[in-house]
Amino acid sequence: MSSSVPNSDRKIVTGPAGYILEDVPHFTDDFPDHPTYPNPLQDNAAYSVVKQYFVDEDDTVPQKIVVHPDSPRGTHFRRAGPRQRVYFEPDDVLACIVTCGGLCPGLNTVIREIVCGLSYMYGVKRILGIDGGYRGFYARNTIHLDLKTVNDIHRSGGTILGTSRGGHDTTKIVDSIQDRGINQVYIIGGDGSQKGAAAIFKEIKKRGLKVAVAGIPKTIDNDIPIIDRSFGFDTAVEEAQRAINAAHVEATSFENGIGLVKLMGRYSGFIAMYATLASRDVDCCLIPESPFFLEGPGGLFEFIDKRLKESGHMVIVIAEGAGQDLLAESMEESTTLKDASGNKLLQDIGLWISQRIKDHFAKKMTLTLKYIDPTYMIRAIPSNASDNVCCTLLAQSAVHGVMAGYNGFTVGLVNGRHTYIPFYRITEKQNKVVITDRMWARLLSSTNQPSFMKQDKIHSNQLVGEPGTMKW
Ligand SMILES: Nc1ncnc2c1ncn2[C@@H]1O[C@H](COP(=O)(O)OP(=O)(O)OP(=O)(O)O)[C@@H](O)[C@H]1O
Ligand SMILES: O=P(O)(O)OC[C@H]1O[C@](O)(CO)[C@@H](O)[C@@H]1O
Ligand SMILES: [Mg+2]
Repeated sequence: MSSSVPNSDRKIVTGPAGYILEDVPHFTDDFPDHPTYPNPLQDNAAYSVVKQYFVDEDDTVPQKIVVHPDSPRGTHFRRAGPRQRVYFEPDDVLACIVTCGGLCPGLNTVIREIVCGLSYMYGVKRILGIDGGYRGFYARNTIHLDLKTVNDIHRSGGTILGTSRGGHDTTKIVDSIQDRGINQVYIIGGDGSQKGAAAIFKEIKKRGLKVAVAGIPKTIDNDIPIIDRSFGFDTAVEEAQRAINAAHVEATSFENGIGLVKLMGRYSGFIAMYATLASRDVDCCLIPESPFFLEGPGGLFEFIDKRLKESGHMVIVIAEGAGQDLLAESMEESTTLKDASGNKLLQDIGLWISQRIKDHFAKKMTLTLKYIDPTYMIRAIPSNASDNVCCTLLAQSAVHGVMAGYNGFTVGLVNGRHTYIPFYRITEKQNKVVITDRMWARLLSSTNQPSFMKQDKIHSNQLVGEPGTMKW
């Protein structure tokens, strides 16, 4: 027996042995008599032969898969995929796609696969692209999208639709959706964009519109919680290897050579951590979640000195958000600059730390430091094979969910299964590397770098967070 806990914003279903389903809204919540139609996939030559092609209504995916014999069953999310009945007739659909926030490898692949999914699987013909992010809803003309226009776009980096930060005016956006008669909205973007999607969904619900809103998470930083990872991350880690290799070549070619590579990661150091683990040439990885200091016993300078004496060269990878506290302390005036979306604008930690290392060792030894900043090169490229698969499955899952009447969800991979996650779970916090997790210990064991921390700090509440969601 399961029971539903009514809550205006949340659909929580509970069951025996501590089973919890954090469900997503559905058209029938507000429109119980909404007509349904047989899923056209039933007649699709590719799918009609597949056994159990449709997802069972009761299929859910557990958030935690490491359990003990007496563990409660815990939180689950609704499994993504096609349902027997759909809530849209193909000819009635007017879908739109928008890309928001920073670039990420794979954006064009997701756009392409939403268009292909809607067209091939559900026979939808009317699809619009929103030009230049959220503000494009009210400030620009729309872009016509069809199978022909998206055919080759996955080969290019960036987004054919353009993107932007800021400009989220909920009223104007929903006015535009209403005026144009759009009834499916696909929003591809990071944590900020998903907050924007939640605001749009709330306004649509308030106005009583029959419009579905689905989010597709875009994050090379891997800063979105709950999900295993999203598209672009794998490509970013792979591309970072080229910069790390160059840093290694430079470092090994000079006496006391140091190659320093700055990678993206404003608040979360996943790219730096995985690029380090992938490379094997990195001697030290610095991320925002792991504080460090420069001078004195146990500090970075002492470690550099030791490593140079041992091997004559060194490669350091630093995430852009690492050491910002040190940089701020050293500046006479504090800066609180933000971008148009309200994200803090960071100072260049790579340049700053390069200078500090050079200054520190200037009188002690001959040292050559080469600073490589490949950050934008890493996110402006097309997605690799693994991310292309990721993009395709996310796009198809989003389309299936919307056609099946689900609404107000972000599609995401949870423990290897595609799920529909309510917006509030996606937007409530950021995913970060938890340095008391096994993965950070694996990194420290791989580089053999010190933790740059004192034991009492490691066990303080500030650092012991929930386990990160990277599950490799
Ligand atoms: N709390 C919010 N409410 C409504 N809209 C928001 C909110 N936060 C951000 N947005 C809007 O979402 C869009 C993208 O946000 P942002 O620039 O933070 O990028 P993002 O989606 O987090 O992607 P990334 O940080 O990975 O580049 C912007 O247009 C911004 O105005
Ligand atoms: O310079 P922009 O476009 O604001 O983007 C920089 C940010 O975008 C990201 O790539 C994604 O959030 C961050 O890693 C980075 O800090
Ligand atoms: Mg963001």
